[in-house]
Amino acid sequence: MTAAVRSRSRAEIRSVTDAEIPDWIRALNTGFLRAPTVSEAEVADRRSLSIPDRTLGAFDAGRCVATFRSFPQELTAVGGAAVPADAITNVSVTATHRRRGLLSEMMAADLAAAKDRGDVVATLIAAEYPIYGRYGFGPATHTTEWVIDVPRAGLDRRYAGPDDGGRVDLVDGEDVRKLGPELHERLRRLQPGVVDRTERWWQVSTGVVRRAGTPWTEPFYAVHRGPDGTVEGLAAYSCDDTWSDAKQPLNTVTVRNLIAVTPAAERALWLYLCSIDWVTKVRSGYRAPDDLLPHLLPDPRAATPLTHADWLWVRILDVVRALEARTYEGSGALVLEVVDPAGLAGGRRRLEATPEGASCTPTAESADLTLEVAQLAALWLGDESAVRLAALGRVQEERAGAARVADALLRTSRRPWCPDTF
Ligand SMILES: CC(=O)SCCNC(=O)CCNC(=O)[C@H](O)C(C)(C)COP(=O)(O)OP(=O)(O)OC[C@H]1O[C@@H](n2cnc3c(N)ncnc32)[C@H](O)[C@@H]1OP(=O)(O)O
Repeated sequence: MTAAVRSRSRAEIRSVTDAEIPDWIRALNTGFLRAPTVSEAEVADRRSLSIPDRTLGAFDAGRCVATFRSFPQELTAVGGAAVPADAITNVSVTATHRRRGLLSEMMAADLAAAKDRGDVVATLIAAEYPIYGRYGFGPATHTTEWVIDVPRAGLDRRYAGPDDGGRVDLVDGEDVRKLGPELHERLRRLQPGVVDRTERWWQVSTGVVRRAGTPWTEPFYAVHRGPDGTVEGLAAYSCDDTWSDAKQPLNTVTVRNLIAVTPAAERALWLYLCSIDWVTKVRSGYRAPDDLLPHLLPDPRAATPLTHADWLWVRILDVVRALEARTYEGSGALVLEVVDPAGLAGGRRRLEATPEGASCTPTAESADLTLEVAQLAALWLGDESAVRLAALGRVQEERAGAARVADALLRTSRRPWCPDTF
């Protein structure tokens, strides 16, 4: 963003200059209710991280009072193709300037630029549910975190590792930086909802790059290899050091990240984590709601959900490319009237889908379904049901039964999952 915009709050919205980065960080820390101080390390970190053109601030009376940042991302669609995404983060408006339209103006500027660049979607992880629907974002993936009560899970306490020729080994951070990216690339081709990880992501997650203000404890890393030696899964986890007064070990494993490209690797890593001596609880980290984990336990009730919430929000910017990028399990046709008050992605198109490929073209035929662009985002990765949205009054059936047709085309047998936050 080059031209400055004077918002109705009289603050000036524009890209942040290098000299303004400390003020911008202070505003971000203020908006996120963290201490409003700025260290040199934080400034250096931001400098290496932020794209100047895509780092917006609002300035009033010589002070930064709002922050907004976006960066390029790739999001895996149903079927494994990656679409270019505008990832939005670091959104804050200082409480002295709230509800004067600053977020709305920064969002409008960023989404218009993303559309011009040719991004297919915009993405974000929402701090609060009610913020982003008005801008055309819909909750496209959900997440669940469980805590496993290990002694109640009914697992065989004699478990000694996989018996199918695979193995689990502990490795260190350097190995993870070598093995992890290739494994994750394979996951990206399998799992709708996954976003790409940069080299920096692996550096931060293994502690060679430390985020300013974020304490670091070295985790354990477990790698699963299949019978032929191929790396198929990776788990990073930490343990606390808790014992009861009666000298009983009560340790909790907290999973920071667990990815796997085969069910055997997924099973082996969870069974490994649930069989470590002294460990009585395993916190799963944020999984897909239909994760295998609870049902790997003889007693699934030993897995108690701690969190169940929306996770990745998607804003479709290009309906044609979004619908053509994904695959479809069945065949059929559907005319969708997409309503987009922001004028970015609205219009009537006919989707013709088969397992071999899909086309989506503008049409003058009458619509089967009318829906806002945010509802299409909730359906696009296969997570939501059009029948359910119709029952909620969020999708209008213009032809009886059209919501069922939409579900048969768009829903997927497994739910999408975004393992990362950004
Ligand atoms: C991707 C991320 O970074 S998520 C992090 C988001 N940031 C935070 O949650 C930090 C704390 N909150 C804030 O900084 C601010 O409240 C923000 C950024 C959420 C909103 O900024 P504002 O400038 O106040 O929003 P703005 O004035 O443009 O509001 C536009 C509309 O959204 C509504 N809105 C804004 N925030 C919220 C909210 N948290 N809950 C409900 N409605 C909201 C406003 O009421 C307004 O509605 P209206 O058009 O019907 O009057």
